[in-house]
Amino acid sequence: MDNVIVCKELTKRFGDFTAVDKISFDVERGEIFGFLGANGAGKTTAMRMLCGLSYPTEGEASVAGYNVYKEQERIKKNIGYMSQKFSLYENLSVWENIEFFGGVYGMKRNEIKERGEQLVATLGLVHEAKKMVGALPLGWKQKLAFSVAIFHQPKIVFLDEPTGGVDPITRRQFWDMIYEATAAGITVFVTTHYMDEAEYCNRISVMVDGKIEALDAPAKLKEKYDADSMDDVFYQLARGAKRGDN
Ligand SMILES: Nc1ncnc2c1ncn2[C@@H]1O[C@H](COP(=O)(O)OP(=O)(O)OP(=O)(O)O)[C@@H](O)[C@H]1O
Repeated sequence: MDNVIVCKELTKRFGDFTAVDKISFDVERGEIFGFLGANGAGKTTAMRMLCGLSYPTEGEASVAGYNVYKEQERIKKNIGYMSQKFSLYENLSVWENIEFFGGVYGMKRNEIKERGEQLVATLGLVHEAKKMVGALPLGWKQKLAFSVAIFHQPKIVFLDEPTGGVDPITRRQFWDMIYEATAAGITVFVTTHYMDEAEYCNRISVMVDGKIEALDAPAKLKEKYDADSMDDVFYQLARGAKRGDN
């Protein structure tokens, strides 16, 4: 099997508080892996370790074949990352953002120009290319941020609540872009609080108080928890959580 993420008993402690507690899972190439959990469950902390942004306290993990302790820089080059909180520079234009992130990811100038032009055409943003990103509607910012995160054709893209605050139709369009990326072989690791989105994932893990309490395909989880919806599965798992605001 071709696993792009391998994670064994990965743990992160802050002092004597265990934010992520021995989580283990594998993610296959081309898979859409949903990483669910209530507020404070430990999702962002786990994702930061996998993206090479913070060192684990214990356990093992490799991402795109690189070790999270020893090869953080290689991991960063081989992944894309999009977070609701930080993705694009609002006071740079659409085109300047494309140039900036292409440069950060080490793409060549002519490649940025050629593929950037294709990108703005595909997104229907040709006339907006010189506009400040801050002036675009949120849904367009998210689509552009995702496109920029996979512009350098990474093996895997990490999406941290990528569709927060937009309507279901715009979310659905965003997910069409995710499907296109996976068809091109990119693996998607996504956190979300929207249960309709959880249904779009191939497999889902549900974190409760730092631990992975369930991991399977949405249909299998619904069967196991005798639930009609992922909402119900999530509620059954997360209602006992001590952290967060449940
Ligand atoms: N640098 C830190 N120092 C101390 N505690 C931290 C630190 N970072 C996170 N935590 C704690 O670790 C726990 C997990 O936080 P984390 O942000 O990973 O949760 P999350 O599942 O991503 O939540 P959300 O959905 O709200 O983003 C929380 O209790 C948080 O307060």
